[in-house]
Amino acid sequence: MSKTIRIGSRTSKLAVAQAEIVAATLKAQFPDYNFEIVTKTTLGDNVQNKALYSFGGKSLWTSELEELLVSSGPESIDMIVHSLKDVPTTLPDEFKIGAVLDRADPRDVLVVRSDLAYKSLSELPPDSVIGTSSVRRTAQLRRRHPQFQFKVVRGNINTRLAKLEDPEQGYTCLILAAAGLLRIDLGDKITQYLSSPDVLYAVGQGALGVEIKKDDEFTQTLLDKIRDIPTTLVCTAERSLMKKLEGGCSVPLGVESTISPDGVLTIETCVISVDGTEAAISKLSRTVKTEDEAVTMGKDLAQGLLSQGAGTILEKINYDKLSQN
Ligand SMILES: NCc1[nH]cc(CCC(=O)O)c1CC(=O)O
Repeated sequence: MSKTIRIGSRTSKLAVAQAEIVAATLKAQFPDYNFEIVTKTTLGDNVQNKALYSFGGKSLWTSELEELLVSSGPESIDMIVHSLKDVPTTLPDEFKIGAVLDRADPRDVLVVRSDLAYKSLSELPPDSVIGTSSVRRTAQLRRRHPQFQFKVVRGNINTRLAKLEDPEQGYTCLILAAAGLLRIDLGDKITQYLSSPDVLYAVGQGALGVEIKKDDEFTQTLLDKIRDIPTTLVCTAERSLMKKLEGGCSVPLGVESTISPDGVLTIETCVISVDGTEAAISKLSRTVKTEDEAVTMGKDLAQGLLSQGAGTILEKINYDKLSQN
């Protein structure tokens, strides 16, 4: 019987679609192996109103799957597929990101309620209600479009879209990641793609990250065949930038990155105050060939943001977060 590799995933439609991408990519390289997807509900799927990135010191989205990664029982798995943007910059000591795969469209998009004819942010009436729970999205939009209202919306993509279409809820539109919609065949919901200077996307958005045990050399050799090197360099720089700014709290950081075929990496990044009035913006362009160079570029971008006042903006955001809890 041929060897079976077990791929862990959360249960949402998007998570399973992403695990299937990794399974298919691996199968193309290793046709003699079987790849099986194992789904598991995580605390994050059930708790929808807590701080989204951490709960009792553990990652809300990954702990249950990480338990299967270290387990030696019949339930054990070999890897976990994540949206890279949901993976904390610091993982528990026994795990690592074994590979980052090719990135889908990383941009955020506008999804307007289907019975409304508006095609873009600039067409929306002034009192429009924008559904998002992301500080990054809200702060950037408030800066450019102070006339809009913002209302929190939670749940997975399908839940959010259902809330948008329910007139009782009062949303005019949502801001979502293009990649999530495209991967579950809901690209036709997209009304407008957003980019700088309206909305810069989240670190790692659109890329898939595969988590494995640090000492699992076998699975690492499989992943070495499917990693995308340019995406790895871009996302390494973005994650280094975020890590440098974090100090234990998630930060509402926007990025927009491109890498040319000859390795010139360009990253624009911003941190905006929640009310949209203060902004720190930094942009760098340099040749990056190694992960170490990507890490350095991320740190330099963080330094650029800090010299623009990002530290004060972030302190204020973290203070507000603490006083809400
Ligand atoms: N916050 C949840 C989340 N995590 C990853 C994606 C989309 C896929 C991706 O960004 O890779 C989404 C939905 C969204 O933000 O619209």
